[in-house]
Amino acid sequence: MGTFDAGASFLADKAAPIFVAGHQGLVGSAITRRLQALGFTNLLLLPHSALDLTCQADVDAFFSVHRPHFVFLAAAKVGGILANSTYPADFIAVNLLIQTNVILSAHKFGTKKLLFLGSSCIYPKFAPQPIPESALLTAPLEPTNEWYAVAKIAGIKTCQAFRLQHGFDAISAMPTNLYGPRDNFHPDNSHVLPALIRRFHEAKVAQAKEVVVWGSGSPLREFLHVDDLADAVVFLMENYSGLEHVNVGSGKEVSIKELAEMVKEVVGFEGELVWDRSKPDGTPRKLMDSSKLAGMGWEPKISLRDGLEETYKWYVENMVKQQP
Ligand SMILES: NC(=O)C1=CN([C@@H]2O[C@H](COP(=O)(O)OP(=O)(O)OC[C@H]3O[C@@H](n4cnc5c(N)ncnc54)[C@H](OP(=O)(O)O)[C@@H]3O)[C@@H](O)[C@H]2O)C=CC1
Ligand SMILES: C[C@H]1O[C@H](OP(=O)(O)OP(=O)(O)OC[C@H]2O[C@@H](n3cnc4c(=O)[nH]c(N)nc43)[C@H](O)[C@@H]2O)[C@@H](O)[C@@H](O)C1=O
Repeated sequence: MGTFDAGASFLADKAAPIFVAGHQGLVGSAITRRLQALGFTNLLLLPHSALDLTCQADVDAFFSVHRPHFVFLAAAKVGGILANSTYPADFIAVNLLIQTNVILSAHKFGTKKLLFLGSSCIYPKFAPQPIPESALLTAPLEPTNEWYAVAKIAGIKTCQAFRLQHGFDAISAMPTNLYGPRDNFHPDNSHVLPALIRRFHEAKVAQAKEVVVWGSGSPLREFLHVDDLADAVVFLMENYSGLEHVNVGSGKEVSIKELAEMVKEVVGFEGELVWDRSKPDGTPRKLMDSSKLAGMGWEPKISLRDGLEETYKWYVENMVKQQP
């Protein structure tokens, strides 16, 4: 059955061609920085405008020419709770297309190993906490992101199916909620942390009296800095070739209220918080059990407070100063 060389070292050959799909996004750019820091010299980096990964013919043509030995699959249609609820067709269809095209072409054109990125939203809405990998497909999903979650579950299963039938070394990592430089700071479509950085910053500049935060503030979320995530996926590329997906979290959770207070303090906004309860809370809690990864010898390094301060600095230097 298995034809891959699970003992081959990823880190040994710094000249190997590596495709980082989605390299301009939050995760892809962090993986690219990590690989460059490690000395990799042959990164294949194509923006969305140059290669639309929803087109199988174009993806096949790219793989047939460049033959990447390794693939980090970080291209996806991504967004926060409101974007997921507003654009369900995009979230299921675009993600199914991208991941299926890339996994099939990678297998077809001799990629040695591929890492697929899923998300903690694959787990049931009321999963046991912390959530072990084995909770997958044991109960109904959170409705605000079930379309995206179904696509991500299909990605895990596609990797498993190609491993089982063809011996293709495809693995899956399931990160918790991420943040960091190059995040999406869109006011409505982004995730909570970049949305709040922007909203508090703009309120501070405008000397506003209050800032609106969505939902009740009670949901709990686990945040991981994207540089820690990039370090973890490189670690997995080197050290893991199993069938099961692997959780990647920080192990620390905060309520949205605590997060909002922290962002307010870091940004230096002095007004009040107002809760917009017409907006969805989403899943009440999703702390992942990352003991499988910890057992392999990996642990995160960046605290939420430090990561938030650094991300706010990045936002001011790169997003605010760019605006007219
Ligand atoms: N952000 C988070 O909190 C989390 C993210 N993840 C996972 O990490 C992965 C990356 O997410 P993240 O970096 O946050 O997302 P981003 O939106 O920041 O980056 C996604 C990248 O994919 C590109 N892309 C989208 N569609 C296409 C396409 N059709 N063809 C080529 N490129 C395309 C985007 O390009 P463009 O912008 O030009 O369209 C962008 O560069 C996803 O699989 C996501 O599920 C998992 C858990 C949490
Ligand atoms: C990573 C994960 O991200 C998504 O799930 P989510 O964890 O619910 O992500 P979120 O960051 O959008 O919200 C977290 C919480 O925060 C609250 N909240 C307050 N104020 C704002 C706000 O201004 N914006 C947003 N987006 N949320 C806000 C919001 O109401 C919710 O209670 C998935 O769809 C899916 O994409 C996925 O896998």
